[in-house]
Amino acid sequence: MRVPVATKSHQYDVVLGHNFLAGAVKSFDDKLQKADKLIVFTDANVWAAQGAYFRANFPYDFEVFVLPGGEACKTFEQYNAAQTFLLEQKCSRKSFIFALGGGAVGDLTGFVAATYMRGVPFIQIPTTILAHDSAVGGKTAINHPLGKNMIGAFYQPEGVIYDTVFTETLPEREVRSGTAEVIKHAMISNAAWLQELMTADTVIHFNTDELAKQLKAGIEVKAKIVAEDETEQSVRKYLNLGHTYGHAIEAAAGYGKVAHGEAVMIGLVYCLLLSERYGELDRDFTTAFLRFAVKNGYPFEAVNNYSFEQLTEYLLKDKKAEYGVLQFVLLTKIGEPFVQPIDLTECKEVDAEFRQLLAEVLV
Ligand SMILES: NC(=O)c1ccc[n+]([C@@H]2O[C@H](COP(=O)([O-])OP(=O)(O)OC[C@H]3O[C@@H](n4cnc5c(N)ncnc54)[C@H](O)[C@@H]3O)[C@@H](O)[C@H]2O)c1
Ligand SMILES: O=C(O)C(=O)C[C@@H](O)[C@H](O)[C@H](O)COP(=O)(O)O
Ligand SMILES: [Zn+2]
Repeated sequence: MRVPVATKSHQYDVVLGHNFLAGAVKSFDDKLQKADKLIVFTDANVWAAQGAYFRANFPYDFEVFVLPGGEACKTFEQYNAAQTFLLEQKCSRKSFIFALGGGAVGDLTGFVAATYMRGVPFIQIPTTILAHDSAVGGKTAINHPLGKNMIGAFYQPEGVIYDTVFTETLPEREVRSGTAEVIKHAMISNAAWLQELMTADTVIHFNTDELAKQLKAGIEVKAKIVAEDETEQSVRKYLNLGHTYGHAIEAAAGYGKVAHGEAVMIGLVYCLLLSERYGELDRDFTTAFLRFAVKNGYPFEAVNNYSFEQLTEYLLKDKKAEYGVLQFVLLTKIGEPFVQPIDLTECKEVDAEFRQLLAEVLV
Protein backbone atom coordinates (compact mmCIF):
# COMPACT_ATOMS: atom_id res chain seq x y z
CA MET A 1 0.00 0.00 0.00
CA ARG A 2 1.19 3.49 -0.77
CA VAL A 3 0.03 6.83 0.59
CA PRO A 4 1.53 9.89 -1.12
CA VAL A 5 2.37 12.87 1.08
CA ALA A 6 2.66 16.23 -0.66
CA THR A 7 3.55 19.06 1.72
CA LYS A 8 4.51 22.54 0.63
CA SER A 9 8.22 21.80 1.15
CA HIS A 10 8.49 18.16 0.08
CA GLN A 11 6.78 15.21 -1.59
CA TYR A 12 7.28 11.58 -0.62
CA ASP A 13 5.49 8.29 -0.19
CA VAL A 14 4.57 6.21 2.82
CA VAL A 15 4.82 2.57 1.72
CA LEU A 16 3.14 0.02 3.95
CA GLY A 17 3.67 -3.73 3.63
CA HIS A 18 4.71 -6.90 5.36
CA ASN A 19 8.19 -8.41 5.09
CA PHE A 20 9.17 -6.05 2.27
CA LEU A 21 12.02 -4.06 3.83
CA ALA A 22 14.73 -5.07 1.34
CA GLY A 23 12.73 -4.15 -1.76
CA ALA A 24 11.37 -0.97 -0.22
CA VAL A 25 14.88 0.25 0.68
CA LYS A 26 16.15 -0.73 -2.80
CA SER A 27 13.54 1.54 -4.35
CA PHE A 28 15.71 4.43 -3.09
CA ASP A 29 18.74 2.96 -4.91
CA ASP A 30 19.41 5.99 -7.10
CA LYS A 31 19.78 8.22 -4.03
CA LEU A 32 21.48 5.68 -1.77
CA GLN A 33 24.11 4.69 -4.35
CA LYS A 34 25.23 8.32 -4.43
CA ALA A 35 25.43 8.62 -0.63
CA ASP A 36 28.92 8.62 0.95
CA LYS A 37 27.66 7.02 4.16
CA LEU A 38 24.47 5.38 5.41
CA ILE A 39 23.72 5.77 9.11
CA VAL A 40 21.00 3.97 11.04
CA PHE A 41 19.70 5.50 14.27
CA THR A 42 17.74 3.10 16.42
CA ASP A 43 17.13 2.39 20.10
CA ALA A 44 18.37 -0.45 22.31
CA ASN A 45 14.98 -2.20 22.56
CA VAL A 46 14.31 -2.04 18.83
CA TRP A 47 17.82 -3.20 18.00
CA ALA A 48 17.55 -6.14 20.41
CA ALA A 49 14.13 -7.18 19.08
CA GLN A 50 14.55 -6.39 15.37
CA GLY A 51 18.26 -5.86 14.66
CA ALA A 52 18.64 -9.32 13.13
CA TYR A 53 15.73 -8.83 10.71
CA PHE A 54 17.00 -5.37 9.83
CA ARG A 55 20.58 -6.58 9.18
CA ALA A 56 19.35 -9.49 7.08
CA ASN A 57 17.19 -7.27 4.90
CA PHE A 58 18.99 -3.95 4.63
CA PRO A 59 20.76 -4.17 1.28
CA TYR A 60 23.68 -1.76 1.86
CA ASP A 61 26.59 -1.27 4.26
CA PHE A 62 25.73 0.98 7.17
CA GLU A 63 26.91 2.25 10.54
CA VAL A 64 24.51 2.03 13.47
CA PHE A 65 24.03 4.39 16.39
CA VAL A 66 22.02 2.81 19.24
CA LEU A 67 20.13 5.23 21.49
CA PRO A 68 18.55 4.49 24.88
CA GLY A 69 15.06 2.99 24.56
CA GLY A 70 11.95 5.15 24.38
CA GLU A 71 11.53 8.72 25.52
CA ALA A 72 15.04 8.71 27.02
CA CYS A 73 16.45 9.34 23.55
CA LYS A 74 14.61 12.67 23.11
CA THR A 75 17.07 14.63 25.27
CA PHE A 76 19.71 17.31 24.70
CA GLU A 77 22.34 14.75 25.79
CA GLN A 78 21.34 12.19 23.16
CA TYR A 79 20.95 14.91 20.52
CA ASN A 80 24.51 15.97 21.29
CA ALA A 81 25.79 12.38 21.27
CA ALA A 82 24.09 11.73 17.92
CA GLN A 83 25.64 14.81 16.32
CA THR A 84 29.05 13.81 17.69
CA PHE A 85 28.60 10.35 16.16
CA LEU A 86 27.85 11.87 12.75
CA LEU A 87 30.93 14.11 12.99
CA GLU A 88 33.16 11.22 14.09
CA GLN A 89 31.84 9.14 11.19
CA LYS A 90 32.80 12.05 8.91
CA CYS A 91 29.27 12.30 7.61
CA SER A 92 28.69 14.98 5.00
CA ARG A 93 25.73 16.47 3.19
CA LYS A 94 25.98 13.41 0.93
CA SER A 95 25.22 11.09 3.87
CA PHE A 96 21.81 9.53 4.49
CA ILE A 97 20.21 8.74 7.85
CA PHE A 98 17.59 6.10 8.66
CA ALA A 99 15.34 6.31 11.74
CA LEU A 100 14.56 2.73 12.76
CA GLY A 101 12.17 2.86 15.70
CA GLY A 102 9.08 4.35 17.21
CA GLY A 103 8.12 7.98 17.54
CA ALA A 104 10.93 8.69 19.99
CA VAL A 105 13.72 7.56 17.64
CA GLY A 106 11.90 9.18 14.70
CA ASP A 107 11.55 12.56 16.42
CA LEU A 108 15.18 12.60 17.62
CA THR A 109 16.58 11.42 14.30
CA GLY A 110 14.50 13.89 12.32
CA PHE A 111 15.73 16.78 14.45
CA VAL A 112 19.34 15.61 14.15
CA ALA A 113 18.93 15.27 10.37
CA ALA A 114 17.31 18.71 10.16
CA THR A 115 20.23 20.37 11.91
CA TYR A 116 23.37 18.38 10.99
CA MET A 117 25.17 20.65 8.52
CA ARG A 118 21.79 22.45 8.32
CA GLY A 119 20.03 19.45 6.86
CA VAL A 120 20.80 15.96 5.56
CA PRO A 121 18.24 13.56 4.06
CA PHE A 122 16.59 10.91 6.21
CA ILE A 123 14.12 8.05 5.85
CA GLN A 124 11.67 6.93 8.53
CA ILE A 125 11.39 3.19 9.20
CA PRO A 126 8.67 3.03 11.85
CA THR A 127 8.51 0.08 14.22
CA THR A 128 5.50 0.98 16.39
CA ILE A 129 1.78 1.44 15.80
CA LEU A 130 2.07 5.00 17.05
CA ALA A 131 4.64 5.79 14.38
CA HIS A 132 1.95 5.71 11.68
CA ASP A 133 1.47 9.23 13.07
CA SER A 134 4.96 10.31 14.12
CA ALA A 135 6.80 9.16 10.98
CA VAL A 136 4.57 11.21 8.69
CA GLY A 137 4.33 14.97 8.37
CA GLY A 138 7.76 16.20 9.44
CA LYS A 139 7.34 17.23 13.06
CA THR A 140 10.70 16.51 14.73
CA ALA A 141 11.70 17.37 18.28
CA ILE A 142 13.38 16.64 21.57
CA ASN A 143 11.84 17.30 24.98
CA HIS A 144 12.81 19.97 27.47
CA PRO A 145 12.35 19.31 31.21
CA LEU A 146 9.86 22.20 31.16
CA GLY A 147 7.77 20.92 28.26
CA LYS A 148 7.20 18.19 25.67
CA ASN A 149 8.70 18.50 22.14
CA MET A 150 9.78 22.05 22.88
CA ILE A 151 12.93 22.06 20.75
CA GLY A 152 12.49 20.94 17.17
CA ALA A 153 11.85 21.68 13.53
CA PHE A 154 9.48 20.88 10.71
CA TYR A 155 11.64 18.68 8.48
CA GLN A 156 10.19 16.12 6.08
CA PRO A 157 11.72 12.68 5.44
CA GLU A 158 12.61 11.40 1.96
CA GLY A 159 10.17 8.57 2.52
CA VAL A 160 8.53 6.30 5.09
CA ILE A 161 9.01 2.53 4.91
CA TYR A 162 6.47 0.84 7.17
CA ASP A 163 7.17 -2.89 7.37
CA THR A 164 4.67 -4.43 9.81
CA VAL A 165 7.10 -7.25 10.62
CA PHE A 166 8.58 -4.75 13.07
CA THR A 167 5.33 -4.42 15.01
CA GLU A 168 5.35 -8.17 15.81
CA THR A 169 7.66 -7.70 18.80
CA LEU A 170 5.80 -4.78 20.35
CA PRO A 171 4.67 -5.19 23.95
CA GLU A 172 0.88 -5.01 24.33
CA ARG A 173 1.20 -1.73 26.23
CA GLU A 174 2.83 -0.13 23.16
CA VAL A 175 0.17 -1.52 20.81
CA ARG A 176 -2.46 0.08 23.06
CA SER A 177 -0.54 3.36 23.25
CA GLY A 178 -0.12 3.58 19.47
CA THR A 179 -3.77 2.80 18.84
CA ALA A 180 -4.73 5.98 20.71
CA GLU A 181 -3.46 8.01 17.74
CA VAL A 182 -5.57 5.85 15.37
CA ILE A 183 -8.57 6.67 17.57
CA LYS A 184 -7.61 10.37 17.47
CA HIS A 185 -7.43 10.25 13.66
CA ALA A 186 -10.90 8.70 13.60
CA MET A 187 -12.29 11.31 16.01
CA ILE A 188 -11.16 14.28 13.94
CA SER A 189 -12.25 12.83 10.62
CA ASN A 190 -15.00 10.22 10.55
CA ALA A 191 -17.86 9.37 12.93
CA ALA A 192 -18.59 5.99 11.30
CA TRP A 193 -14.96 4.93 11.69
CA LEU A 194 -14.93 5.91 15.37
CA GLN A 195 -18.21 4.05 15.89
CA GLU A 196 -16.63 0.97 14.29
CA LEU A 197 -13.69 1.20 16.70
CA MET A 198 -15.92 1.77 19.73
CA THR A 199 -18.09 -1.23 18.97
CA ALA A 200 -15.28 -3.67 18.12
CA ASP A 201 -14.48 -6.40 20.67
CA THR A 202 -11.01 -4.89 21.02
CA VAL A 203 -8.94 -2.16 19.41
CA ILE A 204 -5.69 -3.98 20.25
CA HIS A 205 -4.50 -5.66 17.04
CA PHE A 206 -1.18 -7.43 16.50
CA ASN A 207 -0.13 -7.54 12.87
CA THR A 208 -3.42 -8.42 11.23
CA ASP A 209 -5.08 -7.15 8.06
CA GLU A 210 -7.28 -5.13 10.41
CA LEU A 211 -4.20 -3.41 11.84
CA ALA A 212 -2.89 -2.56 8.35
CA LYS A 213 -6.30 -1.15 7.42
CA GLN A 214 -6.40 1.07 10.51
CA LEU A 215 -2.81 2.27 9.99
CA LYS A 216 -3.49 3.18 6.36
CA ALA A 217 -6.66 5.06 7.31
CA GLY A 218 -4.74 7.02 9.98
CA ILE A 219 -1.90 7.85 7.59
CA GLU A 220 -4.41 9.09 5.00
CA VAL A 221 -5.98 11.48 7.52
CA LYS A 222 -2.57 12.79 8.48
CA ALA A 223 -1.32 13.09 4.87
CA LYS A 224 -4.39 15.10 3.86
CA ILE A 225 -3.99 17.55 6.75
CA VAL A 226 -0.24 18.14 6.40
CA ALA A 227 -0.67 18.66 2.66
CA GLU A 228 -2.97 21.56 3.45
CA ASP A 229 -0.99 22.96 6.40
CA GLU A 230 2.59 21.78 6.88
CA THR A 231 3.59 24.08 9.75
CA GLU A 232 0.47 24.16 11.94
CA GLN A 233 -0.89 27.56 10.97
CA SER A 234 -4.45 26.24 10.70
CA VAL A 235 -5.93 22.74 10.21
CA ARG A 236 -2.81 20.91 11.41
CA LYS A 237 -3.82 21.97 14.92
CA TYR A 238 -6.59 19.35 14.66
CA LEU A 239 -3.90 16.62 14.86
CA ASN A 240 -3.23 17.94 18.35
CA LEU A 241 -6.61 16.85 19.70
CA GLY A 242 -6.06 15.55 23.23
CA HIS A 243 -2.44 16.69 23.35
CA THR A 244 -2.70 19.87 25.47
CA TYR A 245 -3.85 17.92 28.52
CA GLY A 246 -2.01 14.75 27.39
CA HIS A 247 1.39 16.44 27.12
CA ALA A 248 0.87 17.99 30.57
CA ILE A 249 0.29 14.52 32.03
CA GLU A 250 3.39 13.15 30.25
CA ALA A 251 5.58 15.98 31.46
CA ALA A 252 4.24 15.95 35.03
CA ALA A 253 4.79 12.19 35.23
CA GLY A 254 8.36 12.44 33.97
CA TYR A 255 8.86 11.56 30.29
CA GLY A 256 8.36 7.88 29.56
CA LYS A 257 6.38 7.04 32.69
CA VAL A 258 3.01 7.54 31.02
CA ALA A 259 3.27 6.47 27.37
CA HIS A 260 2.42 9.13 24.79
CA GLY A 261 -0.68 7.33 23.52
CA GLU A 262 -1.89 6.65 27.06
CA ALA A 263 -1.63 10.37 27.80
CA VAL A 264 -3.34 11.26 24.53
CA MET A 265 -6.25 8.96 25.38
CA ILE A 266 -6.61 10.76 28.72
CA GLY A 267 -6.46 14.07 26.88
CA LEU A 268 -9.13 12.96 24.39
CA VAL A 269 -11.62 12.38 27.21
CA TYR A 270 -10.77 15.77 28.72
CA CYS A 271 -11.45 17.36 25.31
CA LEU A 272 -14.78 15.57 24.99
CA LEU A 273 -15.82 17.09 28.33
CA LEU A 274 -14.78 20.54 27.13
CA SER A 275 -16.50 19.94 23.78
CA GLU A 276 -19.81 19.31 25.54
CA ARG A 277 -19.81 23.04 26.38
CA TYR A 278 -19.27 24.21 22.81
CA GLY A 279 -20.92 21.76 20.42
CA GLU A 280 -23.33 18.89 19.98
CA LEU A 281 -21.54 16.21 21.99
CA ASP A 282 -23.08 15.31 25.34
CA ARG A 283 -22.16 13.59 28.60
CA ASP A 284 -23.65 10.28 27.46
CA PHE A 285 -21.20 10.14 24.57
CA THR A 286 -18.24 11.17 26.74
CA THR A 287 -19.11 8.48 29.28
CA ALA A 288 -19.51 5.84 26.55
CA PHE A 289 -16.12 6.83 25.09
CA LEU A 290 -14.47 6.68 28.52
CA ARG A 291 -15.97 3.23 29.15
CA PHE A 292 -14.69 2.07 25.74
CA ALA A 293 -11.20 3.35 26.58
CA VAL A 294 -11.19 1.75 30.03
CA LYS A 295 -12.42 -1.56 28.55
CA ASN A 296 -9.44 -1.50 26.20
CA GLY A 297 -7.03 -1.04 29.10
CA TYR A 298 -6.08 2.65 28.94
CA PRO A 299 -4.75 3.70 32.38
CA PHE A 300 -6.93 6.59 33.53
CA GLU A 301 -5.84 6.12 37.17
CA ALA A 302 -2.74 8.12 36.18
CA VAL A 303 -4.77 11.35 36.32
CA ASN A 304 -5.18 11.01 40.08
CA ASN A 305 -1.42 11.18 40.57
CA TYR A 306 -1.35 14.87 39.60
CA SER A 307 -3.34 17.83 40.85
CA PHE A 308 -4.68 20.39 38.42
CA GLU A 309 -2.13 22.84 39.87
CA GLN A 310 0.71 20.45 38.97
CA LEU A 311 -0.60 20.16 35.41
CA THR A 312 -1.13 23.91 35.01
CA GLU A 313 2.53 24.84 34.54
CA TYR A 314 2.74 22.41 31.61
CA LEU A 315 -0.68 23.31 30.17
CA LEU A 316 0.43 26.93 29.95
CA LYS A 317 3.44 25.93 27.80
CA ASP A 318 1.33 24.30 25.10
CA LYS A 319 2.68 25.37 21.71
CA LYS A 320 -0.76 26.35 20.46
CA ALA A 321 -1.22 28.99 23.18
CA GLU A 322 -1.55 32.52 21.84
CA TYR A 323 -0.86 35.66 23.89
CA GLY A 324 -0.94 33.53 27.05
CA VAL A 325 -4.36 32.01 26.30
CA LEU A 326 -4.70 28.25 25.81
CA GLN A 327 -6.16 27.08 22.48
CA PHE A 328 -7.83 23.68 22.73
CA VAL A 329 -8.81 21.52 19.79
CA LEU A 330 -12.43 20.55 20.40
CA LEU A 331 -15.14 18.78 18.42
CA THR A 332 -18.47 20.27 17.34
CA LYS A 333 -19.31 16.63 16.73
CA ILE A 334 -17.21 13.62 15.81
CA GLY A 335 -15.35 14.39 12.58
CA GLU A 336 -15.69 18.16 13.01
CA PRO A 337 -12.78 19.66 14.96
CA PHE A 338 -12.30 23.36 15.71
CA VAL A 339 -9.95 25.45 17.86
CA GLN A 340 -11.29 27.26 20.92
CA PRO A 341 -9.55 29.64 23.34
CA ILE A 342 -10.16 28.41 26.90
CA ASP A 343 -9.20 30.26 30.06
CA LEU A 344 -7.65 28.55 33.08
CA THR A 345 -10.79 28.92 35.19
CA GLU A 346 -12.73 26.84 32.70
CA CYS A 347 -9.84 24.36 32.39
CA LYS A 348 -9.99 23.87 36.13
CA GLU A 349 -13.78 23.40 36.18
CA VAL A 350 -13.53 20.74 33.48
CA ASP A 351 -10.60 19.10 35.24
CA ALA A 352 -12.85 18.73 38.33
CA GLU A 353 -15.66 17.27 36.16
CA PHE A 354 -13.12 14.85 34.66
CA ARG A 355 -12.00 13.60 38.07
CA GLN A 356 -15.62 13.23 39.14
CA LEU A 357 -16.49 11.22 36.02
CA LEU A 358 -13.42 9.01 36.52
CA ALA A 359 -14.49 8.34 40.11
CA GLU A 360 -17.89 7.17 38.81
CA VAL A 361 -16.58 5.02 35.95
CA LEU A 362 -13.45 3.51 37.52
CA VAL A 363 -15.26 1.81 40.40
N1 LIG B 1 6.38 13.75 15.19
C1 LIG B 1 5.09 13.50 15.35
O1 LIG B 1 4.23 13.91 14.55
C2 LIG B 1 4.66 12.66 16.50
C3 LIG B 1 3.37 12.11 16.51
C4 LIG B 1 3.00 11.33 17.58
C5 LIG B 1 3.90 11.05 18.60
N2 LIG B 1 5.14 11.58 18.54
C6 LIG B 1 6.15 11.25 19.57
O2 LIG B 1 6.40 9.86 19.46
C7 LIG B 1 6.83 9.35 20.72
C8 LIG B 1 6.05 8.11 21.05
O3 LIG B 1 6.30 7.16 20.04
P1 LIG B 1 6.11 5.59 20.31
O4 LIG B 1 4.85 5.35 21.00
O5 LIG B 1 6.40 4.93 19.03
O6 LIG B 1 7.18 5.33 21.43
P2 LIG B 1 8.72 4.87 21.47
O7 LIG B 1 9.45 5.26 20.28
O8 LIG B 1 9.19 5.36 22.79
O9 LIG B 1 8.56 3.29 21.49
C9 LIG B 1 7.85 2.70 22.55
C10 LIG B 1 8.68 1.60 23.24
O10 LIG B 1 8.68 0.44 22.42
C11 LIG B 1 10.01 0.07 22.07
N3 LIG B 1 9.90 -0.44 20.71
C12 LIG B 1 9.72 0.27 19.59
N4 LIG B 1 9.55 -0.54 18.55
C13 LIG B 1 9.63 -1.80 19.01
C14 LIG B 1 9.50 -3.07 18.40
N5 LIG B 1 9.20 -3.18 17.10
N6 LIG B 1 9.64 -4.15 19.16
C15 LIG B 1 9.89 -4.03 20.49
N7 LIG B 1 10.00 -2.86 21.13
C16 LIG B 1 9.87 -1.74 20.40
C17 LIG B 1 10.84 1.31 22.27
O11 LIG B 1 12.17 1.02 22.56
C18 LIG B 1 10.13 1.97 23.45
O12 LIG B 1 10.58 1.39 24.65
C19 LIG B 1 6.60 10.46 21.73
O13 LIG B 1 7.83 11.06 22.02
C20 LIG B 1 5.70 11.42 20.99
O14 LIG B 1 5.87 12.75 21.44
C21 LIG B 1 5.54 12.37 17.52
O1 LIG C 1 1.52 16.00 13.50
C1 LIG C 1 1.02 16.79 14.29
O2 LIG C 1 0.85 17.98 13.99
C2 LIG C 1 0.60 16.36 15.63
O3 LIG C 1 0.25 17.18 16.46
C3 LIG C 1 0.65 14.90 15.91
C4 LIG C 1 0.74 14.55 17.38
O4 LIG C 1 0.19 13.23 17.50
C5 LIG C 1 2.16 14.49 17.91
O5 LIG C 1 2.17 13.95 19.21
C6 LIG C 1 2.96 15.77 17.86
O6 LIG C 1 4.31 15.51 18.11
C7 LIG C 1 2.50 16.78 18.87
O7 LIG C 1 3.10 17.97 18.51
P1 LIG C 1 3.33 19.19 19.47
O8 LIG C 1 3.51 20.32 18.51
O9 LIG C 1 2.13 19.36 20.34
O10 LIG C 1 4.53 18.90 20.26
ZN1 LIG D 1 0.60 12.48 19.48
